[in-house]
Amino acid sequence: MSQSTFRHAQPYSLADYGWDEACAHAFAPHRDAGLIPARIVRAERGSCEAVTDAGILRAEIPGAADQKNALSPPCTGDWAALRPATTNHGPVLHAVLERRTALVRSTASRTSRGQVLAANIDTVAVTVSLGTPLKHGRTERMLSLAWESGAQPVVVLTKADQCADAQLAAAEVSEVAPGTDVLVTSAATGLGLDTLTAVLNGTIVLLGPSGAGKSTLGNQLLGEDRLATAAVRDVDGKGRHTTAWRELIPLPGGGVLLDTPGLRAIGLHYAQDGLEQSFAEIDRLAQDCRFTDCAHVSEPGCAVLAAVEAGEIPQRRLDSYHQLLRENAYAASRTDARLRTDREAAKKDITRHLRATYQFRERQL
Ligand SMILES: Nc1nc2c(ncn2[C@@H]2O[C@H](COP(=O)(O)OP(=O)(O)OP(=O)(O)O)[C@@H](O)[C@H]2O)c(=O)[nH]1
Ligand SMILES: [Zn+2]
Repeated sequence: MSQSTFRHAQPYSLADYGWDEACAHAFAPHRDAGLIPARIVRAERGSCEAVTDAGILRAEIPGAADQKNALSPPCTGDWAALRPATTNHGPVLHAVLERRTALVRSTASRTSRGQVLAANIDTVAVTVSLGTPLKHGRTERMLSLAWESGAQPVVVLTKADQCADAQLAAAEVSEVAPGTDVLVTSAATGLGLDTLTAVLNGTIVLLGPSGAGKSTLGNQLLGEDRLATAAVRDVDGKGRHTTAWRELIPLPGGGVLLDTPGLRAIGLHYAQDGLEQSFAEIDRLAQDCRFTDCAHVSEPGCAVLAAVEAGEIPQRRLDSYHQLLRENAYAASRTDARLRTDREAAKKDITRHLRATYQFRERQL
């Protein structure tokens, strides 16, 4: 596709990257201070790449040496204030604006807060391939994560051309995706792509397992082959991990595609609210359980178990709910354990410090 078919002028302005009234409002004090607005494209330790009205800049992330004033690390999608370059210093990240939404993954790293994978996403497209057997548990997991982020999820069924009855599959997936549109698409035939373009809003993330067709969809939205796609490896239908793309890309039809490798394999992190939305029908029924803290396992007067009994909710759906709750509790306990270890380490440091002080004083006496 030729450049002339693009809606955007080259180079892009910040508006092409999603800058809006709310951003301008949040940024106002920084503008008065002479800082420049930017959106983080990718962040590494010590520096980041950010897009500004003057193009893409590399900015230093200060503060590693100065813990007290250290910024919380920026991530792809963050809106930021940069201190402009001077004659002897490059641009410096001064502040990260408050995040409207954030996709978070639980992590075993030192930060107890889980790793922010992407910020300020408006729409999470959960991609599900119709070319392989449906795995509802995985869809529910991704939907919980999407709801938890604060963004609006939409389920995009891909490879409809490889499925005998795509509408039936869509109906089945709709059952596990309350509050979410379920679109049927095929990159091969072009089915559903117009609807998809219309539904995707603002900053978009494509979530889904390897081989689900994310890169292919991304390329369709972009109108060109900028995302690496891979031929499916073999009969098991699993693609290889081939998406090497790591950027924030304005789409010709409006909106911005955010794609980072970290979004590939994700767990849940404190997705309690997300779970409740993702299993809205269970949450609703739970209000009729006899006990307010009913776990819907074997309690008497459990409205959820009654609904399963009556065939209104599939047993698999309840099992999936319990499974995700357990994972969530585990992630939370791991975070708590981390906090405890940190607190104990801090206490030890103080004790050591006090002991040294007393020893010093004793020597002085
Ligand atoms: N038949 C058919 N194949 C498709 C369709 N969309 C994608 N594929 C194929 O599915 C394979 C995987 O697609 P990708 O777009 O690379 O999948 P991905 O989700 O980006 O995978 P990773 O990059 O590994 O995360 C490729 O061989 C695509 O050509 C479709 O609508 N129909
Ligand atoms: Zn119950």
